Amino acid sequence: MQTPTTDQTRQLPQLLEPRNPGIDLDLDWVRGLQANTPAIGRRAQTLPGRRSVKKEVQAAWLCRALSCIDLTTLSGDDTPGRVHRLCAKARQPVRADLLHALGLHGLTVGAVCVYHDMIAPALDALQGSNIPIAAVSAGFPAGLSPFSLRVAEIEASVAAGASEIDIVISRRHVLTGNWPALYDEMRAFRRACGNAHVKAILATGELGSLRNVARASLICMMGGADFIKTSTGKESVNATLPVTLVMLRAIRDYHTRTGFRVGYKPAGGISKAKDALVYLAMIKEELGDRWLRPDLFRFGASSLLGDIERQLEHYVTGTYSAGWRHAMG
Ligand SMILES: O=C[C@H](O)COP(=O)(O)O
Repeated sequence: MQTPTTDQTRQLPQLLEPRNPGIDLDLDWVRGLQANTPAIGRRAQTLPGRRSVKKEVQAAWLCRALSCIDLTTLSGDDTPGRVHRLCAKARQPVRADLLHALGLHGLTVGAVCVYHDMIAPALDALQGSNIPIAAVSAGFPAGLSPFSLRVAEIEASVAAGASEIDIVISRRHVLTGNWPALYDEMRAFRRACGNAHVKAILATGELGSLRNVARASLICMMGGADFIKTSTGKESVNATLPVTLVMLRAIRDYHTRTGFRVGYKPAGGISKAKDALVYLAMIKEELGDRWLRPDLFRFGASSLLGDIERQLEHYVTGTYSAGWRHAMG
């Protein structure tokens, strides 16, 4: 993989990729999906040991990972000041001298991800940067508020300037096997998003089985999701490699059968550069290089960027800086 230049990451995808419009609900396809849990577990366990990248290739992969981060703050004590600081980091995620040494300029994260009330400060702080704002929505994180309010919340966030909406699905529809209800919900959320891209958060840690993860992934894609996302970051189990494998394979099947590419966003608990590299390797193996760009891949992470910056600093200078120097992000 080559080190990305600024605008490879941002312009190319929009030129190439049509949005997934969704398809009619196909219950036979959904019910036919199975997940071989022991085999998935074995594959997920062996991948980290089998794939490693070093030196300049590793630095290039880390820059790619960085360009795919949805830099996130989703705390009850978020303030405009915190969001402004986060956005400053999103605009310049790596120190200028390090970027220069890496031969890069204008590297930014994929998006900034916030609650609805923080869209305005984010818009203000990101002016002129081209960095999209993603808003979590639809009763995030539990998704248990009245349906009409969840739809209204999406519409309000789009009106406020979010160009990406991360919705949570109703886990109960999955747990009770009510696939038509999940499909209708996804369809309605997609409609409410209009031109904003919609990421469907499955909250996989609450879905009970990998087979349910596979089926929920497929339903959300049939309903028109632009991305499927593992977790809110608030469940007790968030992104994992087995779940990733299942979701990537669902994306691959959907692409094979419909021709539409749906993006993938693992989120929650991903805070180490070495873990990010494992995710990239898995995506490269399962889906191919096309998915390793910000229009089809994001990390949902509040604290991954700091470790990536630290590793890049080590690559450039040969020494590690203290973790506290990379506190934000
Ligand atoms: O969608 C993003 C997640 O909420 C971030 O989770 P994290 O704080 O564990 O990185």
